[in-house]
Amino acid sequence: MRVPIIAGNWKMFKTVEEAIALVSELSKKVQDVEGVEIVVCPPFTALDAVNEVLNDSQIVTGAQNMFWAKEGAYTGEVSPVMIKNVGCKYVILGHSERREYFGETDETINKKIKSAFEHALIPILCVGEKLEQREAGLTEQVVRTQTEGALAGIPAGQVSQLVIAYEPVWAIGTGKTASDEDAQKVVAYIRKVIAELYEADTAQQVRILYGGSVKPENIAGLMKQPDIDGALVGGASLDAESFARIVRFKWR
Ligand SMILES: O=C(CO)COP(=O)(O)O
Repeated sequence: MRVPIIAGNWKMFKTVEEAIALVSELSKKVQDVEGVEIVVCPPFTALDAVNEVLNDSQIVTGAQNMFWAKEGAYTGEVSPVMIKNVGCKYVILGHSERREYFGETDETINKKIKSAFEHALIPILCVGEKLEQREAGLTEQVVRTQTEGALAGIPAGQVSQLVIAYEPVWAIGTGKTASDEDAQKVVAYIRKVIAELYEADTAQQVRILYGGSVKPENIAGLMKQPDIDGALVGGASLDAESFARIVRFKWR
């Protein structure tokens, strides 16, 4: 049985004070929720303060990126040891914005995934096609290449703990959500790819989320899909009320 996850990716939003205010409000709104793992991913600068506030809450944290080396002369980078040290459980890797604006490739993402597991962090690997790729009928090929590339050389024991977020690039921040059926189809395909690379058992353990304009209004339809194990939420995670409504929907 896969425990569902609702994760908020705050992207480059919130100062330390704003982050503290958001999680303080959120933790009150979701304190009685059971049966779903709640994750927030603030910017690096707020991780320590947020973890402090969430100390005895059920909400856990993730970072939005990391470098693969444990330490070294890498100006501007943040290491897995540092993320772990401030109390993170998860790390988002390979988000489409990192691929698009910061030159991340399947190869660098693969190095980061290996390093995350080595440092006992659970990666939330993001995959997804761009609009022109969808229109050209390349969606399955794109998510297969991204999944295979990211997981090269990763043993089954680690993959079974992995979280994947299927985020069609054209649905991110646009208000356009993939239809429930389209999202289910691609998520099931990603699971099939993992079953081919490993075994059906491993694939059944991987939690696969949907991301892209998830809102309180569309979470129910997505969560009804058999292969969708939760959501990676951008914009709607920046407001305690809307994120709490997404978290609370199914478990109310
Ligand atoms: O990129 C996303 C989450 O990682 C999705 O962002 P939005 O929910 O704002 O579309």
